[in-house]
Amino acid sequence: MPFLRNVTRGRGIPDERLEVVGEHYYLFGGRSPINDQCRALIAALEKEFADRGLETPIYWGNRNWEPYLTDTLQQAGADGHRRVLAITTSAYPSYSSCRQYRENLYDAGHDTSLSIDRIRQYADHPGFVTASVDAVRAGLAQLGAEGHDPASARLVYVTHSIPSPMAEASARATRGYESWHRAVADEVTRQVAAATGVDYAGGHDSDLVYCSRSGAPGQPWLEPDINDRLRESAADGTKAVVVVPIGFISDHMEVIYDLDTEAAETARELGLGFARAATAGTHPAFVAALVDLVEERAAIARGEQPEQAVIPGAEIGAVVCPVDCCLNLRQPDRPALCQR
Ligand SMILES: CC1=C(CCC(=O)O)c2cc3nc(cc4[nH]c(cc5[nH]c(cc1n2)c(C)c5CCC(=O)O)c(CCC(=O)O)c4C)C(CCC(=O)O)=C3C
Ligand SMILES: [Fe+2]
Repeated sequence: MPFLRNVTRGRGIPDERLEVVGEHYYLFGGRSPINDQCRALIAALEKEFADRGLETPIYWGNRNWEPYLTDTLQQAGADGHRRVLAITTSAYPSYSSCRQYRENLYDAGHDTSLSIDRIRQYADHPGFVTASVDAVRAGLAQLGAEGHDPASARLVYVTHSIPSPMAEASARATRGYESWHRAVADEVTRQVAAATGVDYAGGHDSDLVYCSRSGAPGQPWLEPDINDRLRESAADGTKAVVVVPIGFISDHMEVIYDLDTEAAETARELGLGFARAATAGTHPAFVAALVDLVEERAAIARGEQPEQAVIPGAEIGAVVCPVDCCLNLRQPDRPALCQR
């Protein structure tokens, strides 16, 4: 509960909702998997830094639990560092996935003399897509091993639902939360089709659905919910699905509870074959992509114009966000870093 209160501070989420969410954590030992995921990612990044001869140390700070970002930045300053480059564990534009991190960097950095930059929004980097393509192929293989026909499975891409006004605000200065997810989903589908020879899109848009809605029932949030879509798919004659959590970079609680527990149960009730594709986690292509993004940002800071890898037709995320990027609709004047 103290962690959940930190996450939702000032956002009017009632305690009853937090108690329900707390029960999800109790199913997994009463703690989030996220710190272990961060430790594993940092170890993989350290190895990739070492392999490339980069001697820059990596620090780790959380927004809502220990180790807190404020303490981490104090420590970095005390250790004699002057410049910090933030790698956020969130890949898309939207208030919750972009500006909120930049606000927290402002708050945590503001009594230090550190200068703080951030890598660009990166979901449409080819390395992130490669990780999802491999994960979908493994999911299809799993369905095959369980006696389903992988060629007739449906790919269901899933991300965190957000309030509709937040989604609209994300589309002012970028193509927006939904559009970024569609670009990633379409490219994953295209590459899976190229690798397997099966046209999983069949001329349709990728199936993009949402999980983890919270907020009052009357408020509009992005839909459809994954469970509703599974029911519709079963009714349409789908026999098996690969659920692809492109909205998350690792197996957070939303993935292990909302997908692996809840959506998997819905699929079981419907008699649908169900495979959950892995998140990017420490996939080598993803780890290499993050280090490429670090090197890219450093080159930009030196005044160079590095090549910026992106999937075909997608938007290159901002390293310095426009001032109206992913607006905070509740507190529009709250200061944030990495913007102009
Ligand atoms: C877009 C997005 C991401 C993905 C981008 C990113 O990764 O940043 C994300 C990640 C995460 N969200 C997390 C946890 C929670 N998010 C909540 C609530 C909310 N999330 C929202 C959005 C997002 N959230 C929103 C619009 C709310 C409503 C309240 C508010 O506007 O603040 C609540 C309150 C209870 C509830 O309402 O469910 C909890 C506990 C954890 C940790 C999980 C773990 O412990 O493994 C992670 C990684
Ligand atoms: Fe969240």
